[in-house]
Amino acid sequence: QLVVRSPLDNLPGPPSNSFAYGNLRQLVSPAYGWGFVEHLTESYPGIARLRGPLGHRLLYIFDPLAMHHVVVKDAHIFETPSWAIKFNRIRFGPGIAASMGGNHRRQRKMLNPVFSIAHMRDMVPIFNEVGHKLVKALEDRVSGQTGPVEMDMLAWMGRTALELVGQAGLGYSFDPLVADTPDDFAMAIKAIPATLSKVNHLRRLMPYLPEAGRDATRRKIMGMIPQSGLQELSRISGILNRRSVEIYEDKKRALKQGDEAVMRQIGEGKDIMSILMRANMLASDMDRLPEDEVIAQMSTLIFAGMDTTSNALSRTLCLLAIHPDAQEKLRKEVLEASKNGDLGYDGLESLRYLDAVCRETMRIHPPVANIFRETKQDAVLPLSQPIGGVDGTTIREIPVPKGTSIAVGIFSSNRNKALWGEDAAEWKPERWLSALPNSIAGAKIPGVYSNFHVRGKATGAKLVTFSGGGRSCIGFKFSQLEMKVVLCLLISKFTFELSEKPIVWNLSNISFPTVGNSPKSALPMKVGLYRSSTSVLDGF
Ligand code: HEM
Repeated sequence: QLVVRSPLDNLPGPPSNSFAYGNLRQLVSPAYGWGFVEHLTESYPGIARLRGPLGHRLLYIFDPLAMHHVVVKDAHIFETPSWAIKFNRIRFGPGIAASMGGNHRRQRKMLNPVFSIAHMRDMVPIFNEVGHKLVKALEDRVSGQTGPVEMDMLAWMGRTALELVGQAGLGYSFDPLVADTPDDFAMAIKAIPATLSKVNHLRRLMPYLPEAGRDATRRKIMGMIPQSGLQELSRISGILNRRSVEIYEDKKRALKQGDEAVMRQIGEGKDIMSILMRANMLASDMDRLPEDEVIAQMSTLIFAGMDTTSNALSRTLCLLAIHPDAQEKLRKEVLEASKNGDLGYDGLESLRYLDAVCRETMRIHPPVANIFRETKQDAVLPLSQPIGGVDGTTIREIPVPKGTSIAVGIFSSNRNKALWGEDAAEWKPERWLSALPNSIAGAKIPGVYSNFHVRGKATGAKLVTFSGGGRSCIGFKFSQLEMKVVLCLLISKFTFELSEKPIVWNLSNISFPTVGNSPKSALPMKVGLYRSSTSVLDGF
């Protein structure tokens, strides 16, 4: 790529200041990554040529039509990079996030119905039950105090998200949310994000690990590499894998014993894994997933579902603290709707301001800022608007050679002023309550997350936050529901304010908050008991 010229060289792009890393370090850097992606959003017309490590070409795209081709239309050409697939395989085993092509489609075919709306409806009571445990835990720490109490809300959201995905995803309780710290196993899972951020830059070396051997052997080899992050990750993945096998065997026994045994399990057989295992037993030989693939879905769900949701919830609480008027408006809506008790699926879906708050947060602060792809063969990317090339010619489509790395700029797409208007970078939930600009409704953004659906198909203004097409986030509805349940329960009981400590949001695979430059993720917030004006008067 250094010696042969390419049509990509005619695309505008920022200079690279490192041969070893190219622009990649800027793109994924926790400290200055935001500045770089903001610069790309503001200065480039939906596409920019970057440099990857060792002079490789890397295309950064947020043009809606180009994204649509990468993520939906030509997804078989723009595949998940092999380093990501191999890394996922070592971490989770041969599950959906570690499969490609026909194998991925086969797994997706079995898993899609498990995440159907009908099943998601059944999850809501489980979400409410876990949410109440969280409320009780916070209440125990706040009540009796003279004022708001400082708490690490990221830690509480992390424990809650783990318990939510544990109970509703696996039918397993990781953490009763009582003690100040969770048990060793939950702690091992919680350590994953920090461990991952230590090895982010090494993921691209995964293809060089030996192909042969079982996943467990490859995990052991990874653990022998003298790098603390990889060793820690190997240890945690091993623990997680062993516990997944135990949970699987337990479920299999219950399913064999019949309905009564299943009903005695956590989640009463309504969790994702129980539904999957039942469907798999009934599937034709051609469709049935082998046991190791079913088991691997468990660690995949935990990894994919925990950190994303906990950081998204933390970000929402943070924004509600910064915007007390929005917090009060949301509380009013929720208290009014939940007068008669917990909200079910339809009740949650009817809360328009809650939906606007979630949607706007997911727009302006997508937890996953970029996703990566790699071309398996030569391709052509059309653009929604022509752009000027470096040589002054007009470019309408871009020939992309085989082996090119692509970064899909979720952050940039969601803040694109050409689509969202001049206030694109401002958090305004109200924008979802009135007509959105025509530019956004008409854009071909690839996304399962839309404000308008016809017969289950996303048709309104779409966000690429959960990606789109055959590799979109399978848990997006699950995640939206659990977030809404937790927010409703928290906001009707507590008030949230920022503490005096400076919070920095770091760009990573999944963005996370820290206090200043501390290496430890945390979100200290002041949590108080909400007393409505009537209940205060009642006390007199
Ligand atoms: C706010 C929360 C979440 C966000 C922003 C999010 C975002 C995403 C994105 C952008 C992808 C595509 C990744 C890529 O193509 O490289 C993805 C994939 C995935 N997500 Fe999520 N996710 C969230 C929550 C969840 C939850 C709660 C679950 C499970 C319960 C989940 C399960 C998955 C799985 C299994 C995949 C891989 C799908 C496949 O490869 O076919 N996610 N997610």
